[in-house]
Amino acid sequence: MPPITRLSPAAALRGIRVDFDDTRAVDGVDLDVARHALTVVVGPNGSGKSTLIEVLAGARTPSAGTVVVDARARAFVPQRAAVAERLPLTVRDVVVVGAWGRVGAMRRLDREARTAVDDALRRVDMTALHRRPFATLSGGQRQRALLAQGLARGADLLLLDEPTTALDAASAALIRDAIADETARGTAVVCVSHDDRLIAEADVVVRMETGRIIGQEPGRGRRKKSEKPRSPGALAGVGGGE
Ligand SMILES: Nc1ncnc2c1ncn2[C@@H]1O[C@H](COP(=O)(O)OP(=O)(O)OP(=O)(O)O)[C@@H](O)[C@H]1O
Repeated sequence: MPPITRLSPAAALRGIRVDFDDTRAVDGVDLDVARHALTVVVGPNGSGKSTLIEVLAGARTPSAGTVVVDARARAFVPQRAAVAERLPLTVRDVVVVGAWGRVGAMRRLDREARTAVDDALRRVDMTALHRRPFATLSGGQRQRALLAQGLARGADLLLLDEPTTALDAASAALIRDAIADETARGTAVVCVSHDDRLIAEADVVVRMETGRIIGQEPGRGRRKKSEKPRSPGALAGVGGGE
């Protein structure tokens, strides 16, 4: 596999189609996902955004097309948490699951993984609540805990479906800061979002409508223009697998 370079895309989709019975949710999508960048996917309800990010996450197999992921690790934070209400999991337990990606499932965390859990809790301002049962959290607190799970994974491809939806202004700002820190360290971050503040900070804005990408523009980004990432190169040279 060729080495990962700054300009090779972290993920590349070609001709992606996803059909649900009689609904074509995604209809022939090509997309290169840039490293060191926040890509925000926008579009009306039902335009296929969540389905597309699920394909990028490997959580949904497309009906047609190819997915090439060139990342050491990817983390996906879906819109709704698949955390069983009756399991007696604390906030910390939920975040530890993210760190298992570093040490192996059910394994004791080493010092580095414990630090990753503590850092992730701090970055989403959930340290004080780390012993709370996850099931007792509010919607916004759950969202922050799940983002911490994604951060603890240390992924270089981070996929977030509506990460600021249920959040108050201060919490949403915290999440935007965490995303900016991730892109600064080289992570390719893809968010589905309707949040104007987050969209304004995108490096790339991808517009979807009825399952298709109808536009892809550079966004304003957070950084100075001179620091903006260049668009990813052609597919050539992208290695497969994780
Ligand atoms: N599991 C499923 N079974 C059947 N149809 C589905 C399923 N998931 C999504 N769809 C359909 O696929 C289309 C795209 O849905 P998707 O959730 O990807 O859109 P979206 O752009 O993320 O919408 P929103 O902004 O409302 O979250 C919609 O018509 C939806 O009804």
